[in-house]
Amino acid sequence: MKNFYSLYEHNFVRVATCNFSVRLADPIANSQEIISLAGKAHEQGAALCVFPELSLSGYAIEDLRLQHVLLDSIVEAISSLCQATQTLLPVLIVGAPLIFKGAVYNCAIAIHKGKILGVIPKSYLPNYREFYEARQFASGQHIVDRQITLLGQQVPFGVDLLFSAVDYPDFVISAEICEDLWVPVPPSSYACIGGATVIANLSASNITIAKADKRLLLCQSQSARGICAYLYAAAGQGESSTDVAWDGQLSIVENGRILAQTDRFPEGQTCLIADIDLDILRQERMQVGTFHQNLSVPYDYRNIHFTLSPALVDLGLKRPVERFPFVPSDVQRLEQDCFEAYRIQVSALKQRIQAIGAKKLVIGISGGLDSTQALLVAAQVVDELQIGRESILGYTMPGFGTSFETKNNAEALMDALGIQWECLDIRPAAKQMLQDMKHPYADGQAVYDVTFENVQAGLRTDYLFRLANHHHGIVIGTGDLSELALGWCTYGVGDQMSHYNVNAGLPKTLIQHLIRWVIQSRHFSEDAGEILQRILDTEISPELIPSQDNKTLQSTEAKIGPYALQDFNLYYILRYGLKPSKVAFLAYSIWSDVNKGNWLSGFPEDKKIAYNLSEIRHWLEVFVKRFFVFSQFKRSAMPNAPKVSAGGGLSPRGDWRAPSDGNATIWIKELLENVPES
Ligand SMILES: Nc1ncnc2c1ncn2[C@@H]1O[C@H](COP(=O)(O)OP(=O)(O)OC[C@H]2O[C@@H]([n+]3cccc(C(=O)O)c3)[C@H](O)[C@@H]2O)[C@@H](O)[C@H]1O
Ligand SMILES: Nc1ncnc2c1ncn2[C@@H]1O[C@H](COP(=O)(O)OP(=O)(O)OP(=O)(O)O)[C@@H](O)[C@H]1O
Ligand SMILES: NC(=O)CC[C@H](N)C(=O)O
Repeated sequence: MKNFYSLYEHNFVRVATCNFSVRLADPIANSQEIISLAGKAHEQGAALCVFPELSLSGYAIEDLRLQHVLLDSIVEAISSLCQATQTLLPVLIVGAPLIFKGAVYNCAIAIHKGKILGVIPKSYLPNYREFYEARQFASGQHIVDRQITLLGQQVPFGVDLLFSAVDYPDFVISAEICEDLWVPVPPSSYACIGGATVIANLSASNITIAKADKRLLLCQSQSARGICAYLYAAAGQGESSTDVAWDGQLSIVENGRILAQTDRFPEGQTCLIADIDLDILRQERMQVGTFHQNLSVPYDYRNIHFTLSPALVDLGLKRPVERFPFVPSDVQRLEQDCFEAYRIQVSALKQRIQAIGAKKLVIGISGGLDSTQALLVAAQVVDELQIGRESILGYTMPGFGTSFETKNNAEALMDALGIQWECLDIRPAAKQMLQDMKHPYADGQAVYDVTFENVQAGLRTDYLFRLANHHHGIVIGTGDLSELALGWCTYGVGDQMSHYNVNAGLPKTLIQHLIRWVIQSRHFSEDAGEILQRILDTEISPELIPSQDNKTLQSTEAKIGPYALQDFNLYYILRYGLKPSKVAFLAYSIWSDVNKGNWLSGFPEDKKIAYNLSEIRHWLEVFVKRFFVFSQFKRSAMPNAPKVSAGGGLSPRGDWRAPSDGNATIWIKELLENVPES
């Protein structure tokens, strides 16, 4: 990799959709505007620049579309476009009427570095309500495998064209024109099946009330179905006001997600830019096998090749990247996500309790985040089942590292929720076990190794399972998705095991937020809210090692990395199979500066921190080792649990199957070779 900081090294492509104040029936003037905008897109490093329907002539010129002088002027304008763009990076896609075999077609013309790559005609000509296109144009719907004569050359012509970058094999462009998107099966559906990843829509769509929302809906839906990027450029200022008005809507959408959109009714030139992630599109198509089962196209596509060869410089990254991919910063989205996550946990546990007729829910309550979340879910479940809070049996089980604060928080929370609880000191049993094992701790030595830790975690689990037998209940598991990803739990006789785990689908960053959400939405009493806030403010620790001077010795995040970064790494590696270097680039783009992007609303100011590239690289290496090598055997035997996030699950029966004796050699090599140390 020549330059880690260049988006083009990470299989992103920068694309642009543009519009300008069109001059009706004045192709030369319009070509000058297009050249000017193409220059701007070039300066920003864009690889593709899409203009509106009939952008060279203007759309709303009615019968002028058939005037000889206009059609000649179009050819002249295309010639000047070719000449002026010879040294520019972007592929340009412009709209113009062109003659083929005596008929006039409404066309998208693709030009790159002075050369016409091909011409795609519009398939579906609107001829209803305010539209009369069939009066002037012929439909290109059945035109395949043809050449059109343009500037004295034979140029590929038809709806069967894909423009493919030889140096970016996933960058495959096709185009359709306005109404083409409004039919049940748009031409772009076939183009995507044929291999296109980026679809340009050249549009002239007059505005009426609420129509902009429908256009966006169509773009999102088409990009989600086609698993592609969809670039929409609508004509605006300058179009004829004879009977209608125009709003110049521009949007860039990727697999259903809006990457960028402009304010509508713009003045003068507008250039909307976003960076498309070609890896995400490829991964999604690889994962969703049904995409390939849908392989029936009415014709073979012709691949027209071009070489992009972008400068590999630092252009930044123009796409929304969430700091917390599992916890969206959009307030409404987050509210909905929290509601759904909580309801998924509650409904899954409720079903299990009802199905087996369990009388009691047994939970170890530590005063940490995970057992708190599990307890909140359990409380909601017993309320809905109307079996009384006393059917939850909470056990706080102090060990050698338990702090006064966490124990106190655990007890206060159980009191506030009105469950039945007991304190069960595991230290005598742990001492006995360590003594039986001839562990040095039994001789008074300060040896706090993994055995010392796991004896405690194991005894807690042992007690919980036997208590469940004793009280006809089940043990509710608390381990979260992040811990499963990292193998941060004690296997078997330990917190890895339970009868049913409500948290296994929730990453730590989402659990933290869910508890905030439970406080804000006042699901439980005010008292409970205050205790929940104290729990949120406590440093995350397994508390398995004794503390000195009442200071926490064992910080989880100091050992396995900040959960903010590890959840970020998990999301992109699990959900999208991205290379570690790309995950580092994405993390760098948002985490390297506290002022970048949006924070979650209400996120505590003192917790807003940045990570430099060497920290990002270090924790990603830890992640990769733990995820690919160390932790799979723990996941291979994990208990039942509901999937919660579309960002992925780790159940070996569901989302993630992997060998329990794997290695991470190639991931580590990829990371270390391609991510600079600082
Ligand atoms: N691939 C594989 N297939 C089969 N067995 C494998 C294996 N890899 C290791 N092993 C064996 O597994 C054992 C190691 O695994 P394990 O016994 O789980 O122990 P281990 O993962 O080494 O230690 C547990 C860690 O989790 C932390 N913890 C525990 C409890 C709660 C929390 C929390 O904060 O939530 C954190 C604790 O601080 C400690 O660092 C060894 O005996 C090893 O030989
Ligand atoms: N002192 C304790 N009393 C009762 N149960 C405990 C205690 N410590 C740990 N456990 C049980 O073991 C589980 C794992 O311990 P751990 O400390 O990792 O989890 P946590 O404190 O709930 O959450 P977090 O890992 O987010 O701090 C807990 O969720 C809890 O069920
Ligand atoms: N130019 C067109 O094809 C316009 C038709 C389309 N249904 C629209 O109103 O946006």
